[in-house]
Amino acid sequence: MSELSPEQPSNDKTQIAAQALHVQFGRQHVLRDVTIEVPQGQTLAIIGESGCGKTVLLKSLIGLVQPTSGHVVYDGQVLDNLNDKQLTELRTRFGFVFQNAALFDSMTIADNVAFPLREHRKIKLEEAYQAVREALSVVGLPSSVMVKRPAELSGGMRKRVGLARAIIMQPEILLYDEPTTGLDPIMSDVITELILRTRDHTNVTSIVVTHDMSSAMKLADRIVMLYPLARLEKDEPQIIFDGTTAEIQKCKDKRVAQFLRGEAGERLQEMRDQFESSRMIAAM
Ligand SMILES: Nc1ncnc2c1ncn2[C@@H]1O[C@H](COP(=O)(O)OP(=O)(O)OP(=O)(O)O)[C@@H](O)[C@H]1O
Repeated sequence: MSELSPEQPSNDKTQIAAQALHVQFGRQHVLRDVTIEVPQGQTLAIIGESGCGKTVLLKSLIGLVQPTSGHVVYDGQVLDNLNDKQLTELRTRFGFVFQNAALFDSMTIADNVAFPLREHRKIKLEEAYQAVREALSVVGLPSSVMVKRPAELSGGMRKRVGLARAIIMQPEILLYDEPTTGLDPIMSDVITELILRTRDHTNVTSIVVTHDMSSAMKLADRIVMLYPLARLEKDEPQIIFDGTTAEIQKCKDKRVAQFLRGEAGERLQEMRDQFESSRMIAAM
C-alpha cells in the first residue's frame, strides 16, 4: 500500500481526512481549500445550501470525484496514490447510501442487498441471503420484502433497503447523501433513528450530507457547514462553521443562523432581481 506522503493528520485516530481539497469542473470552482479530519466513530453532518458542494465533497472522499488539488487520506493511505485495484479494495471498507437509494430496478430486494457481497466476496447464495435477512432486520424490514422489486416498495422502504445494502459489508465508514430527502417527517425520523442505531451497534464512522436540520441536530456529534464559493471573497474560508450541535445553536454568524432558521435572506431579493431582468430582456 502507498505510504502517506502529504502531511500526516494531527489526530492519530483520524479515519478519513480531506486535506486542502480543491475541486473544479471546467471554469466552475466548487470546493476550495477544504480540510476536514474525521476521527474514528464520529458522526459528522455536512450542511449547507443547495449547490455549495456537499455531494462533491462526499464523492471526493471515496474517490468518485478526483480533486483538482489536495488529498484524501483514508486510514493513512492517500487515495490518489492508489491504483484502480487498490481503490476498489478500499471502497469495500466504505458503505455509501445514495440520495435515491440507487437500487437495480430489475433485481429483487434480496439480490440488491446481496450485490456487494456477491461482487466482492466469494460467498454462497444461501449464505448471502442469510446476511441479507440480518441486514434487513437491522433496518426494520421483514424478510418477506426479499422477493419484491424496488418499484413495489415505498420511498422510505427503498431508503432502508439502500442502508441495508450499505451495511451488509460491515463497513468501517458510512457515507449518506441526503438520507431523508423526499420523506415525510415521520419517515425522516425513522431513518435518522436507524442511522443512530447503526452507529451505536457498530461504532461505524458516519458522514451525513443533509439539508434536514432536525435530523442533523439529532444525529451529529459534529456539524460542518459549507458555503457556496460564488458568494465568498477569494480569501474567505468555505467552511463557515465546524463544531457541535450545541455550538451551532449559539453561532453568531448571520449566514449560519439564517440557514438554521430556514430563512431565505437576500436570496429572495436576488430572485426578484433576476425575474425583473429576464422580464426586461423579454420585453426588449
Ligand atoms: N460531475 C460534475 N460535472 C460538472 N459539475 C458538477 C459535477 N458534479 C457537481 N457539479 C456542480 O458542482 C456544484 C455543487 O454540486 P453538489 O451536488 O455537490 O451540490 P450540493 O451542495 O450537494 O447540492 P444539493 O444540496 O442541491 O444536492 C453544482 O453547481 C453542480 O452543478
